[in-house]
Amino acid sequence: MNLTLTNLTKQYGSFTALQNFNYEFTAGVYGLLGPNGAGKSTLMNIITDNLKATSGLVRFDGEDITKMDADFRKILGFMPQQQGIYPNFTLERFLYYMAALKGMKKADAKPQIEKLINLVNLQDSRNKRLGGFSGGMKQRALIAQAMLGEPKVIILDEPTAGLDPKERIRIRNLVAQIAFDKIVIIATHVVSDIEFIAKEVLLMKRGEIIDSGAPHILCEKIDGKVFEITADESMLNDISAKYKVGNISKDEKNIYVRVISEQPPKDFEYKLCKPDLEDLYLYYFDQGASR
Ligand SMILES: Nc1ncnc2c1ncn2[C@@H]1O[C@H](COP(=O)(O)OP(=O)(O)OP(=O)(O)O)[C@@H](O)[C@H]1O
Repeated sequence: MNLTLTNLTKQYGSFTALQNFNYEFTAGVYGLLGPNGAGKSTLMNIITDNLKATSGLVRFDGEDITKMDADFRKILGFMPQQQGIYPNFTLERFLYYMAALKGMKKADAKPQIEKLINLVNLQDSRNKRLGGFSGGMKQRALIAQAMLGEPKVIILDEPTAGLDPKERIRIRNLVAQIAFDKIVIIATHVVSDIEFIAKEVLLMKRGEIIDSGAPHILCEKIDGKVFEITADESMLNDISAKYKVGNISKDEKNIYVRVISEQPPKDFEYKLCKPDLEDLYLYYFDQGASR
């Protein structure tokens, strides 16, 4: 099973939002990581056939998805960004409604809906209106609808937007559970959403892939460039003027400042650190990622 993007380009007037994008996805979780405006939503909308590319092709197992039309929709699950959710629908009604939109028969939908309500752990809320759901419950309801019809390709656009850390972990674990034997693509600017579950990460900037690969391989590229400086408060301005600054932590005695630098920060007391994806994000995007 593969989903292949070939020379995908999208222009909004004279503005190029996606530039000659090429990639092959096979079963597993992929993280599409980039700052606001990188083109993630544009790409997601083209892959889901909700937006027409200016040029290029998206193929599923060799077939052009725009020609597959309804057949592609059957194998696709999509959780769009900030989707309006029907506030007066109960969860159960919402799922039956979404199943009908996917062309599923009620009898086929029923066992799946039962299974999905359990999977997203909303058994107690099945007859409650979505309007009264918390942010995390809404996101879980949206993941459940994306799973209807047992899709082979699942696209999640910012699945943890607006959630607290506990809810984010819950969503992340859920994604890891559903990913078996499917292509799951998650667009996010939250590194921790994908750090431990993504088979490959695509780093996007201004509509282009600037790097991609398994997280640990990507991180190896900045081996020797991540340091922790032991500092006191008076040094902070100096440190941030000289280096890209990541996490700052503190104990009773010192402040510890994680920095990215081509050269060791010899004018300070420092130790070398093992790079993680958060560091890589900072390295490429000059700004901290959301946690
Ligand atoms: N309909 C449109 N018309 C004109 N420009 C657009 C349109 N949609 C998106 N853009 C521009 O294209 C670029 C990419 O937008 P896109 O929403 O794909 O980025 P993103 O990485 O998903 O960002 P975010 O995380 O903010 O959603 C942005 O500069 C945006 O302003």
